[in-house]
Amino acid sequence: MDMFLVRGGEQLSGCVSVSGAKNSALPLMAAALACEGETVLHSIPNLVDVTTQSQVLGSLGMQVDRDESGTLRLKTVDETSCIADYDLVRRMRASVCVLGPLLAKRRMACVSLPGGCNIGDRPIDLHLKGLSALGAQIRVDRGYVIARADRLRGANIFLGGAFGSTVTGTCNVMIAAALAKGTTTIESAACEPEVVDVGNFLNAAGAQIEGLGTPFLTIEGVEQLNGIEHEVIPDRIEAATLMIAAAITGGDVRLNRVRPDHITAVIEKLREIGVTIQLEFPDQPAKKQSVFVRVTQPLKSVDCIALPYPGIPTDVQAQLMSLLACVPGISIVTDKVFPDRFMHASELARMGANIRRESASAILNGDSRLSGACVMASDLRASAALVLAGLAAEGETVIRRIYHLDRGYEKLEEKLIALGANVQRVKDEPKNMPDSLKLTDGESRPSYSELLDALTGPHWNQTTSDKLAQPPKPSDA
Ligand SMILES: CC(=O)N[C@H]1[C@@H](OP(=O)(O)OP(=O)(O)OC[C@H]2O[C@@H](n3ccc(=O)[nH]c3=O)[C@H](O)[C@@H]2O)O[C@H](CO)[C@@H](O)[C@@H]1O
Ligand SMILES: C=C(OP(=O)(O)O)C(=O)O
Repeated sequence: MDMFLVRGGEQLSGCVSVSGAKNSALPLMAAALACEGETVLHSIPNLVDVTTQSQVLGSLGMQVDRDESGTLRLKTVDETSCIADYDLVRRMRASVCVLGPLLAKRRMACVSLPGGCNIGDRPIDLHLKGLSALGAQIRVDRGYVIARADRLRGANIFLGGAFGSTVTGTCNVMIAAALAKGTTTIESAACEPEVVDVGNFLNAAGAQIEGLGTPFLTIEGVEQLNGIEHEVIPDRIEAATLMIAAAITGGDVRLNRVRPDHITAVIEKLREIGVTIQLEFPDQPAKKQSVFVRVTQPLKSVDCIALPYPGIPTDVQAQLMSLLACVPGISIVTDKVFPDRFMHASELARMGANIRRESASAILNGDSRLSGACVMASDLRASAALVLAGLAAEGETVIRRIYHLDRGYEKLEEKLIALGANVQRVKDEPKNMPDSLKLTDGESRPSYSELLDALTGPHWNQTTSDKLAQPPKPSDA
């Protein structure tokens, strides 16, 4: 397993380009299953999740070829398999997006319940509700969704859940409805740019979808969708992560290939914190747009709430927490999409962040400087948050289990290094790890529960904080 060594303290400066959006690319690849002929997708990021989705599609009879420039060519060569196996589907969330196209095109599907980041409850009841409304018969058996249908029929579907709509669920139902007989309406559809990207792709392939980007979609079913060429939108989560990297290091960074209109809420929040952000060519296509991020004044604490689009994305919540952990004063960060998505809190605490959990919120006191520590990445955005914290911390941070990051960020360390960061990937830890950094389960390091207890429990006292401040003795390393 790879890990990162991050030496904090460098102010980032320079220019990098944002990759294509993971959360568009993956459902777009699934949508190709619903098309006749060849689908060509440009700007597909080189990610572990893209490889996994290619394997899922390969197991369903698609030929998937990728070239060096990030173009993916997808074509169905065998329609006999309808089984998406647990071993692949468990690795990520978007693999469940094959369910809708399989039902619409092949009339049957056997798809494992999906995996993805461990960020709280992630049911797929809304996906199944939508597909059932279109006429599919569905049951869940031994961890698989087993579904059959005659030709799907249009229906009026309400896709709202307790925490808003569903992004991949809207994609699944929208792809299926595009090939259903008659009209489908989806109320409480997700409005995220990635859903719009998938809808635009389907329309270009021959679908008739109206209302994209709003919570109310009307879909006139068509007989056939035909493969087309499509350019994936820039990754708004990567853009936001790099903007926060610039802010947390007091840097001066230019990002190319961004869609600022997809991250308005993040830009506004960073401006409220005191970060200077300038947009260049906001009326041009994404390829020509740039965002400049620089810090020219002391930053201020703020409160922020992660919400469905157009709110602050839950996928940026962890990274914002790293920034606010370094900004003097009290900030409250709330996640209304995944109320338990705070695995990073305990690892940030390991680096000296003062964080307290209160149901769906974290309360941060950013008055103390972060210090490098050995931390563990628990999910994709938590990994990014720890890298950002490491950039700002004093000394060296070791981030283990960086495979989470590789699922969803294309060459993040190369981009950060290009901006002047001191980040090093160590392959196959602990084999190649410098002796000085080798970890043991030594008693002298405070445990996770001790740290959390120390931060949140009623018995905050000097003895515990002294213990936390002490580096492990050489004999314990
Ligand atoms: C591959 C991909 O695009 N992943 C993104 C997608 O995940 P994903 O599509 O899984 O997230 P959803 O939009 O479905 O989930 C949003 C909320 O709805 C709930 N819910 C969802 C489906 C369902 O059937 N029932 C239900 O109750 C979830 O528990 C969650 O509280 O959107 C999330 C929210 O923006 C992002 O964090 C993920 O990065
Ligand atoms: C949660 C994420 O991904 P997934 O839905 O694939 O787990 C993410 O991209 O932040």
